[in-house]
Amino acid sequence: MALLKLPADVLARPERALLPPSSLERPWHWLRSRLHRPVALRRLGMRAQLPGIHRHAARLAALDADALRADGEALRHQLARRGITPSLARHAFALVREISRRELGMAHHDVQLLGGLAMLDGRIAEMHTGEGKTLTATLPAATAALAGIPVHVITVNDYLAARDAELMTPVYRAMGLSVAAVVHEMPPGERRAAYASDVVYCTNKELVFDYLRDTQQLGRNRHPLHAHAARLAGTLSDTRLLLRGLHFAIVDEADSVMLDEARTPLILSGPSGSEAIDLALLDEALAMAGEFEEDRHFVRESGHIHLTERGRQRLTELASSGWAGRSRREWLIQQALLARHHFHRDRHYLVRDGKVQIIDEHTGRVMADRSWEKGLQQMIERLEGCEPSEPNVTLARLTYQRFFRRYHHLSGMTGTAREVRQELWQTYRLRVVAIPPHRPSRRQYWPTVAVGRAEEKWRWISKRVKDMSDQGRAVLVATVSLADSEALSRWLDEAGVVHAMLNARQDADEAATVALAGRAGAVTVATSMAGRGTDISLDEAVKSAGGLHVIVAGHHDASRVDRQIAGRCARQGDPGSVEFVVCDEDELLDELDGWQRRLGPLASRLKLAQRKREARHARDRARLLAADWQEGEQLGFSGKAE
Ligand SMILES: Nc1ncnc2c1ncn2[C@@H]1O[C@H](COP(=O)(O)OP(=O)(O)OP(=O)(O)O)[C@@H](O)[C@H]1O
Repeated sequence: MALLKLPADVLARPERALLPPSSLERPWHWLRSRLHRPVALRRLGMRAQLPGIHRHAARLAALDADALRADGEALRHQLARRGITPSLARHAFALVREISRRELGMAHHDVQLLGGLAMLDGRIAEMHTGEGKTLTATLPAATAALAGIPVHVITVNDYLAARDAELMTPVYRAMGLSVAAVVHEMPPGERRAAYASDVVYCTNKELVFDYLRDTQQLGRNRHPLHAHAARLAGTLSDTRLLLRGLHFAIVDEADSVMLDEARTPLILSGPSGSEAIDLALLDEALAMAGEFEEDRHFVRESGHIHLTERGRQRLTELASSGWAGRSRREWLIQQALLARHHFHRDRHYLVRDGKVQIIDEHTGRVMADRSWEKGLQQMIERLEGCEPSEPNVTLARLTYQRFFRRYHHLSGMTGTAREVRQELWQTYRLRVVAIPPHRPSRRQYWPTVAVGRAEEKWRWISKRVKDMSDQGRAVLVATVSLADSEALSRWLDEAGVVHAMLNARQDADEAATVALAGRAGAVTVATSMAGRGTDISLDEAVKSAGGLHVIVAGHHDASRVDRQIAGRCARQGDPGSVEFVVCDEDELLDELDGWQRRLGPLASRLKLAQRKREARHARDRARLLAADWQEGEQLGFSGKAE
């Protein structure tokens, strides 16, 4: 088995150069992606590695602490000298396993060893929810770090980055490796120090923004020759850069990070310093937008507003003479229509301390210091009666598709990769390996409950929650939006059900809320904040009462997200159950046109709506990727024509 196809001079080159596929290659790649199936473990010969790992493990288990440390040191020298060969990888995996057993009381299961091998081989390990991916990642991460390669373990939110780094620190530290987490509130100095660690846990957003900041620092020195000349002239010092380069990445929740979040590019912005905003203009645009009717004057499509001919006429009638030029007028009304009809308070954003704060649609968390661009932020602030903030200008922009392909070694893990395997291959050249579970799952799927109005849904759920909690089960209710979680909370208050909340507004003490969520009778109402990665450990009493019961109060944009939420229960062989409760007023139904909205049972209409939304999002990503290649490369450390 060939492990780790890294170039020999990996450390000398901060990132990989990207070449867009040629017009001849494109159909070939497309065909290969269609034919791509999850790779069978047998074909990779990975199981054949296990006896070797166990032989090393048996030898290491007999060593005392000093001898184990000496063994680790010797391995480190060999890895640095020879690179990661299959036999050294087996040795390293056994060492990580033995140290984890001693430090954490958890020895990696065989399936975790297989997941680790798949990632070391540059693939996506599909491991069911709750199978222990956090622990699995230590295998390839520590192996690469021992070989001297800087490692990034990338995940979806700061809470998980900090949690995973903290949980796994004893393992790395016992091997003499440094580990750090980069989180949003860290100042640049601390960030730079954290990135200097052997293993860095961070979120995709922090990482890409730091990368963009570095490209800004490099400025015109992006070309290696320019950079070299600037270093000689003393105008560029690498100590100003945050990252050490893009060498070895393990992407946790890979489908979320690499696909779901990849629909919009990341934009680094700074204050524009331009003239003050004309508030009267915003007010007039918002007032006019109030007079426009959807489908008559404008249509909404993939988050964009298009004026109809009738809409244009209406705009000419309404606009007072001298009110902005024609194209600026149309642009203003489009922003105002987006503010009024597309973005909703307590779903897309919340208002806190007189400020409009964006809620990340994927993680359910507030995105501090982020704003919409092109005046939309100010339009929404005006609509909400907040003080308009200073407009920003775009300094740099990068898509995840481009960013991740710059890693010399890219790998990932997730519970939900199968259905997007073709896109993962087509976009990132990553193949999915399906890893079997350690123990068969005991998760029970209860039949979906369909009701008419939203209030019937909340009433039904409150009753069910009370019943379950009275039986000594722990209950998690997952809502689609912040507004929904608060609506349910009011119903539960009325029914006298004590419950904890986890959403963008109530996000303090997340760890404490999660720690209590598995107690007998505990009820937790959460948005997607308690989705991927959240690990609720159960009391023995809850386990014997049937485990955690998850109620999913409406389908999400992708069936993968629904499955991730269901995956909060019945982890590591525990019992657990899940049920979906849907209603005629669920937002997802907006995806359907006239007859589709009415025909067939509600559950199948929602499934169709979900499939349509998944397809629409996949199209958006394909469009972004195609536009990206066309635009040509401007960013990056390498500066090479790409
Ligand atoms: N080898 C092991 N032995 C004992 N316990 C383990 C082992 N591996 C993982 N666990 C435990 O299993 C639980 C689930 O682990 P973890 O949260 O990493 O799962 P996950 O696969 O990342 O789940 P998700 O897909 O939901 O993110 C944790 O409480 C962890 O401590």
